Amino acid sequence: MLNLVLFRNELLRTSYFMRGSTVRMFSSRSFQLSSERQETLFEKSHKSSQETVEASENPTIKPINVKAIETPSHVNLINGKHVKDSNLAHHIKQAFMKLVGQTFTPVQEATIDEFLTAERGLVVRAKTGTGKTLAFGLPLLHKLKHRKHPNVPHVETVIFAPTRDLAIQTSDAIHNLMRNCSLPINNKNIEKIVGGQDMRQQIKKCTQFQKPPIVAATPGRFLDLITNSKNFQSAFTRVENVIIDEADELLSMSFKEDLERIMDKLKELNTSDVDPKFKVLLFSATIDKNVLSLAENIMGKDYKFIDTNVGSESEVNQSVEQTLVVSDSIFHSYAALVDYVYQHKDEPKFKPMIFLPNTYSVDFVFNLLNKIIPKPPMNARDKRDYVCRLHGKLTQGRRNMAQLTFKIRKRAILVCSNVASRGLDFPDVTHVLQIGVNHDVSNYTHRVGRTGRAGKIGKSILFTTDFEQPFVEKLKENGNKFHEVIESKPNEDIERKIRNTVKNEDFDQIATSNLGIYNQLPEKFGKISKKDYVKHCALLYRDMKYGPGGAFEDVEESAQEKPFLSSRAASGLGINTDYSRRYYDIPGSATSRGSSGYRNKSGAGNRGGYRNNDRGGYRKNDRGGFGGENKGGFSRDRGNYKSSGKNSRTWEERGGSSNKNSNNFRNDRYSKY
Ligand SMILES: Nc1ncnc2c1ncn2[C@@H]1O[C@H](COP(=O)(O)OP(=O)(O)OP(=O)(O)O)[C@@H](O)[C@H]1O
Repeated sequence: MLNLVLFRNELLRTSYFMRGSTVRMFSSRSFQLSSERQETLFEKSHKSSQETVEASENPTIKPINVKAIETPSHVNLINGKHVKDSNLAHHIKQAFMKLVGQTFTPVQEATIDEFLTAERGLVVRAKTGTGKTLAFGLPLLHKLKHRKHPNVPHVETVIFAPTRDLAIQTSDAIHNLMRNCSLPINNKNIEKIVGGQDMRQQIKKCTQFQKPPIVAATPGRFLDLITNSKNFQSAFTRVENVIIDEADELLSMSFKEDLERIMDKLKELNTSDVDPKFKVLLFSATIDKNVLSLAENIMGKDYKFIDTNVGSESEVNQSVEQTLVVSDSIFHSYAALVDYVYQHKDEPKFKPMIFLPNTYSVDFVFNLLNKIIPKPPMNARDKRDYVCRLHGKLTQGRRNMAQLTFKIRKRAILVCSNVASRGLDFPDVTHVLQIGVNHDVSNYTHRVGRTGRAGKIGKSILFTTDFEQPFVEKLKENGNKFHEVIESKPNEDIERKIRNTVKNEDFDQIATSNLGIYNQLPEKFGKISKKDYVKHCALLYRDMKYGPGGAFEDVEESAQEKPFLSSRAASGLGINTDYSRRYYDIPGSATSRGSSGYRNKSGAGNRGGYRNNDRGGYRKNDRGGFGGENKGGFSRDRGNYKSSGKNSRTWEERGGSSNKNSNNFRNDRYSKY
């Protein structure tokens, strides 16, 4: 039995109230707001979020020139405007009704006409799983449908996404409709300009006589090609639309520079006398001030802001019920998660996504579940793939296979890193389970949004530890309401199973991997005390190895009882202190297993200090926290540059700005994959 004891239910009422208010909110008709009203709604919809725009904070992005549009919204997607009543071309409506649905979602209803008539561009905010992809996909097809000539002499639209997987998914979703729309063009392909594929082929396909009308790209690969290939450039001189999906992510530190360079290049290639000729459309479920200021940089002050979140306290989709589980240790958090899966595995529709912060922990939990969770009755092949995993260190082939498997299965478990947190659309995901803290609140929102999509309901459970509560407070400040808060009580049976399963794991690695996660948390979560996480990561080592209850309080205690941490790693993490030595075996102390520092692993059990395969922190192939091994995140997707001459080396070899990615403990959004 899952020993979870309800200790606080204070938010239950609020949750029901919110549902009521959601229904009311969804009844208004679409209209354009006066600027006074715009300001009120703008401020209202942002005031609860420190991540989102606070107009008063930044005078350059006051909403005064931003036309907010309050959209009609619907709890149930099928209540929207009927597709037949739209102005889209007949064949497109037919294809949409055949393949997707009979009615539009609010964001589609609000965006389609605006897209077709907008002079400059749009910023669109709508909750996860509400159909943003086709909100821009449908008008793109409509424009192609009205082409007079069957040849597309230049690529008309470029769509950017932060991951290959999302670029591929977007391209497939639009292409699927495209094939059924009887478009009067010769080339009906959407070219994918993403990493892991042959660049020469990509250039060839974009520069052939029949050019692809739409290109779906990740910024890294696209930037490489548009910077280095004149041929490639020649296909992009008459771009009409640039779509930036997951705009806040693409404008975050990890992508901003690339994206700005791309936009400059596209402007240069497409500039008339004054302005670029193309429209720019930015989409996301989470919009922050970067998005609006970049929108302003690109489009001036005349862009429109379509916000389907007006009146909503949180950016999290309200069809997802959120639960918080609080444990007293990281080990108990893991145990509570495994216990939860164990208890629910027999439900016929149980299909959870489990998010972990780095590839090491994805592999760890993947192995754990594979060994501990008995497979439900199903055929042998389905049993073999019952637990799937997805992270950026897997080859693209394995990533595709994991996604396909999880997509088509009615019952399966997907253990994944942040590579799956944005945009990916798996049908019928019942639960999103997460362990621990996240590097930002918007990432939490996107992870939660993998369930409760397309009008369905879903559950989100966040497994946390006492000392991680400052992160939870941040979530609450941003309007997240937890339907239940549950105190986890240890389940000894599950804990024993976990310990038996992991006995051959590298416990040092478990501790340092977790240290890396906390060490990379942004300042705003600074209330999570360093002392707490230093101690708790070491306790995780102890709990995994010996079970809860051992002591760590004494410096003199045997080094074997403590996780090993090289002094270099400890310094890199800023924890080479006496306090840390109480919990870690850091070379330099009398009792250290690695006290002589420079010996290698073969030396009499010594795990020595500075080594290539050092288990500590900063290394190229680091197994630690957010970073090197955590390439599942949103990366600059540039690998596999195969062309000859000056381009024959990989992007990193050519000295690209990978420096910022070389820190292996970085947040996984910044990593290459
Ligand atoms: N009008 C509609 N009626 C029914 N289902 C729809 C409709 N439009 C889109 N869908 C379905 O809703 C699901 C989610 O759509 P989509 O992936 O575009 O959401 P999103 O808003 O982009 O989500 P995210 O913010 O997570 O990227 C898809 O499976 C899509 O086929």
